[in-house]
Amino acid sequence: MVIDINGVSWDRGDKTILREIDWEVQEGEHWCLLGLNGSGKTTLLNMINGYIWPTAGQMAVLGKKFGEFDLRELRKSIGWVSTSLQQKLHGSETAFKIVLSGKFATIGLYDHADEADSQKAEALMRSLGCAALMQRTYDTLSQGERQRVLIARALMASPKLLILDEPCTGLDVFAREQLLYMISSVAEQEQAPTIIYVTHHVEEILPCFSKTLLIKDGTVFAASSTNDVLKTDTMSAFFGVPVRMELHDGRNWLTVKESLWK
Ligand SMILES: Nc1ncnc2c1ncn2[C@@H]1O[C@H](COP(=O)(O)OP(=O)(O)OP(=O)(O)O)[C@@H](O)[C@H]1O
Repeated sequence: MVIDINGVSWDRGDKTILREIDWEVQEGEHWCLLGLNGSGKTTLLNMINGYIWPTAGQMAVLGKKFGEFDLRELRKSIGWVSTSLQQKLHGSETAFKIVLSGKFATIGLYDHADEADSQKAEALMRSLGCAALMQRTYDTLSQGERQRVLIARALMASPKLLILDEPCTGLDVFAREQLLYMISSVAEQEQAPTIIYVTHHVEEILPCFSKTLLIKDGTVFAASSTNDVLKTDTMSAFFGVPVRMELHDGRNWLTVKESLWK
């Protein structure tokens, strides 16, 4: 099992931020994690990456039970693309070196890369449609280009689990669709890692994310197949407002019912 979370809670002072979370992710599945601001998504990801520990319950990631192994080793098997990673990168590095540094899962370390590493970095950049950006410095890239570079970087270490934390934030609709297309092509590769795609936006859930976890106020609201979860009734209850869900070309689109404004 890739992620096995059993009755996990996380308290901070007198506040319970995550409450009795159960979540199982099996090999070969790709999940979407959907929740509003402050619902507990980042806290859950911090836990999966071993940056915080459950206050109660048990969990194992990639078969490793917390408390019984070296977390730094586990993190090498997890690629995590997030806004906080973007802030840690050196903007004056070339996109190519940033991708290469992903092999070591460290920032700015690429001195020991060999020819095979360079070829892999180039191939990943090509498959993510950003080979033309290799010699550009990171701070000259657009947000959509940066996300592709960061996904290529995460794939350099051949992770077993790839977490994409709101990758479409700040993208216009065309850049978003291009990035989503790239992500679905990564998901369809033979040796693809298990992908966890985190978002606030239902329309970003691609058909390759066949499972969806809804998280609300620190608890699991639903965890099932995407098409079962993204139903009008479930989503209206989840958001606490009447919404309408419609399926077009394998993607689910949400509209807020007009009655809300009357
Ligand atoms: N270290 C902490 N101490 C106290 N409260 C915390 C801590 N970390 C998170 N929280 C609170 O826990 C709740 C969940 O936060 P979290 O960042 O996990 O939400 P999120 O779903 O990732 O939100 P967003 O979509 O806005 O990033 C929030 O109310 C937040 O203020």
